[in-house]
Amino acid sequence: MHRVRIKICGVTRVEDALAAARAGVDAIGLVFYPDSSRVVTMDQARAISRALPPFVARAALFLDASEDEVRHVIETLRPDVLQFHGREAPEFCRMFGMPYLKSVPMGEDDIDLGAWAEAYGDAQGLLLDANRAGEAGGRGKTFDWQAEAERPDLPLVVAGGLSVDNVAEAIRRFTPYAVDVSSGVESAPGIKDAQRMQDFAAAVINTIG
Ligand SMILES: O=C(O)c1ccccc1N[C@@H]1O[C@H](COP(=O)(O)O)[C@@H](O)[C@H]1O
Repeated sequence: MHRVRIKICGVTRVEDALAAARAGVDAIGLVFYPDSSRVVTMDQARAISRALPPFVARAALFLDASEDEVRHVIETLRPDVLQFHGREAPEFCRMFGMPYLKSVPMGEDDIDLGAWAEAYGDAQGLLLDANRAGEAGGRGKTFDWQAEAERPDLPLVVAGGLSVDNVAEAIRRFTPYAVDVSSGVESAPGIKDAQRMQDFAAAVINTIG
């Protein structure tokens, strides 16, 4: 059994990135979706990036951004991984030649994870989120964890409405590669709470999947 990796998404402040690193997380996410309350400017993203200690990965999150927007972030920030949350086609996701995660809209009926894994076979993993296709996430909403889901042949990242109260159950249900949380460790949108991040990380570390 591997250690379940932890990603904290929607970091907007240097102090929150440092608190996340102290909590022992593996990655943070920077949101480049303009309509998000957690969107970061390039200056914010650069400051957060520079402040992070080694070995904390940075994911750049997009929702149906243009090719130019994605390229601009890649060239300016050099993120470690791209995270696509919209209706991006496989060809779009792979055109940047970078590791990427593809979010799966688990809020839709009858999602076939096997088909998603086949379509996005070169993704580093599939991120299960509670949204419907094209809808923004980050709203603390869970999807139906009881629905029958085929186990795909790709690492799974579970997201959507996770918190210290339910992350252990999510790990037991999905045995994911990683968990991703945003609003469940916030005191306000885009403002992370150091204690909540610590508690969340402790809950993950103390859970056997
Ligand atoms: O956080 C956002 O504003 C956001 C915008 C557009 C797409 C995804 C977004 N957030 C991601 O949604 C999931 C779940 O978040 P939560 O824990 O339920 O708040 C997570 O991957 C966020 O990074």
